[in-house]
Amino acid sequence: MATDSWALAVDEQEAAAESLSNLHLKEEKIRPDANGAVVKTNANEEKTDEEEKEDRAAQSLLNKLIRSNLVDNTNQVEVLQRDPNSPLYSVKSFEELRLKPQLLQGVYAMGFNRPSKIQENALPLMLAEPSQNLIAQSQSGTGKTAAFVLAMLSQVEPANRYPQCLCLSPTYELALQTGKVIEQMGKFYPELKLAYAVRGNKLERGQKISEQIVIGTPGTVLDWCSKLKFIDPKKIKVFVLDEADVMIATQGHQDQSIRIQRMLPRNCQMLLFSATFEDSVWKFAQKVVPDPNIIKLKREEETLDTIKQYYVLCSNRDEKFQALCNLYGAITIAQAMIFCHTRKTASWLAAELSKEGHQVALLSGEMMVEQRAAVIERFRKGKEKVLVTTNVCARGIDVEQVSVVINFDLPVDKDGNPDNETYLHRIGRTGRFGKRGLAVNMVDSKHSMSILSRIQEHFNKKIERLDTDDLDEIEKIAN
Ligand SMILES: Nc1ncnc2c1ncn2[C@@H]1O[C@H](COP(=O)(O)OP(=O)(O)OP(=O)(O)O)[C@@H](O)[C@H]1O
Repeated sequence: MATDSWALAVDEQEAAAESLSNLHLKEEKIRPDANGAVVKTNANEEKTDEEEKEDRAAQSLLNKLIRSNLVDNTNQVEVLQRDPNSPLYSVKSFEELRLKPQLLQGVYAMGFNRPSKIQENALPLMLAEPSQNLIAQSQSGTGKTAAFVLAMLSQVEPANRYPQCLCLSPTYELALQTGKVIEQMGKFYPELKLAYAVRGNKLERGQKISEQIVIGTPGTVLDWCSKLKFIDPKKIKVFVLDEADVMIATQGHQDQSIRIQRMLPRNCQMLLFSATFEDSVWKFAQKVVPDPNIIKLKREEETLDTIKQYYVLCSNRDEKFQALCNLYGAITIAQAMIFCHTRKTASWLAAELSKEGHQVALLSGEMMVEQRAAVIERFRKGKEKVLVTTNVCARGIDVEQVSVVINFDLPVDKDGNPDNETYLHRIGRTGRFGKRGLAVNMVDSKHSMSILSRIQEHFNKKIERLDTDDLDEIEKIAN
């Protein structure tokens, strides 16, 4: 028991160290020492929180970099109109929107055949005359960015050489991603120009910006609008606040956004987008978007109904590895994701699996977001058959095409309690769209057995024991 709790403490410390060094955005600020330990002073704890928040921006960027399609969602869109008596429009095709031909061409060139679920309602609302304000929430990947980019491009007058659309993003990297979508969708508008209001983009004093669309982070946009006067905020027609949930998690961004919003003309269209809608986001949204229409698309429910769940009892790491090899020896596994608690275990496991002849990809905490995206991309293309990753690193990643998930270590939160949400997200996605998924949990201590029991209780689903030395039994689970 004493050994268990000691092992847990070491693991937790490592995981904490990882969640810190994970973040290249603030890398220089705090780092674990040479032993991977984090020194906990009050000041550092505060920073840890900050870093944790900034991790949301990194996760959001990672999701954008690895995504190539819309995320499926069969839920109904909920629309709350400002004027409940006005008819509610929804469109099933882009033609119905009567877009300018160059823009429709841009949309089709991007390979979009029809509006996504959220776009069906959001687009007619955003393009209506007179202009209407909108607060929209739907999970990442459902087409929000494409929607507001289309709204900005529809309203911009390319002949007018001054900023008319202003879009706020939480980070420089996220601003660049949105900028790319603007460039792609607006590619048949050669006269249309885009400026990035981000730190490091220095302009000469007294200069006025001629680009029609400005995208940037709140601090720099505020400077450009007020102190430096590069932008005349009174000429802005469309104001977009993207990733509001990430925005409010970053210190100072909320106030800066509100100050920018106050400089805009009253009839400027205000649009706010968020992947989540907790109370704090909602309060902020109401402050920056007066008289809003509201559109919400609930997250698709993940269930464990179509997933076969097992656990394997082992007494240490080597036995877990042996059990994994037995599994691989007995059944055909096209592609699997394996989750470990610490970076050290993940690296060790990846090396051992490689020695066994597997093609292994490793997603590790010290990688930059772009490097992680490249690893996931290769795995998606099937270049590697096994992806070994740590819990922290894989948070929020979609594993849709993978039908086998191995929890080499069970997911636990900062306090060592079962992380049910992560368990569901990780495993729930393997059994989507009628596919049958397989999840195997490795259990190697009383502590992890108790975590497993609590996970079972939480979902009210039995996780069967699997004896990986019994080949017949393993073969059975594959059928
Ligand atoms: N109508 C559409 N048809 C096909 N693909 C689309 C459509 N709209 C968007 N996409 C694509 O789907 C993916 C997700 O879209 P988008 O980035 O707009 O979602 P999002 O909700 O803004 O996600 P995030 O919150 O992560 O920014 C992108 O690859 C985008 O090109």
